Amino acid sequence: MSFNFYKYQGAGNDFVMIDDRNQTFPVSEETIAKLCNRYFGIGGDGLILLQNDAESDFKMVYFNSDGRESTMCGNGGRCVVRFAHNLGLIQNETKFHAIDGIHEAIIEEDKIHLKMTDVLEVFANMDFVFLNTGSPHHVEFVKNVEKVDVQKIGARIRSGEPYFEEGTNVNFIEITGNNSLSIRTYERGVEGETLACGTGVTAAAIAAFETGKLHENEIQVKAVGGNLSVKFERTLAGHYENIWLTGSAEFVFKGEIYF
Ligand SMILES: N[C@H](CCC[C@H](N)C(=O)O)C(=O)O
Repeated sequence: MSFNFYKYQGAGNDFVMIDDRNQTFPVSEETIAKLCNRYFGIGGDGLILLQNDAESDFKMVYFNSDGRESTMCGNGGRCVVRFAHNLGLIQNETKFHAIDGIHEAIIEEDKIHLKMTDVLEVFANMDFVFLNTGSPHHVEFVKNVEKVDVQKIGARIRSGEPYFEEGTNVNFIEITGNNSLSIRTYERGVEGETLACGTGVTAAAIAAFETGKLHENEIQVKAVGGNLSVKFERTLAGHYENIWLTGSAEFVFKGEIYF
């Protein structure tokens, strides 16, 4: 069996993309894990199926590189919008269906703006912030983000109390200015550091605002693989709405895979 695939990346978070509008892709944990494997397959932090959808322009189905279907992927969402645009399915605006609901997006030449789901609850204590931006995120503030042992500390937090098997993504952030921060992320389901994590970048910006470390509602975020920006509105009830994640999302190569 063979399938055409496309490789996309957003700020270095990379994805195997499949045009599955005919819904013939053989979904299995083993197959997807192999396709995402950087030695035995194509390589990627995740795999995304673009499928037809009755209520929107298309549907995005996201799998982590461990082969298991996951929650929302912000960089993957921006990449699937670029993919749909390159396939000629959409013009410069779109609404598509993902696991956490309908997302709007705006396509520009060099960047994609993706509207993220509302955040209705932000838990914060002295040590960390926890919130769900379409995927669960544990956020810690550090002095020097380059020096953090993301693999070791991230893995421990990801599986430790209170997250356990279901787990969480783990973000380490350093405030770098009045409206800027740097981030490194340990991603659940990749089980390692990725060069960027879109829902993590979104969580970091909101966590910095919620804890009073930043006071602007448009924040520049420097991830290892590239720069992203997040803007949002905080309501009087403490909800975060009208959240937009912006950054590049690029086609890298296409091919045919036999398996
Ligand atoms: N690994 C994440 C999903 C992908 C998140 C990340 N790639 C993003 O851009 O949001 C999880 O299992 O919660």
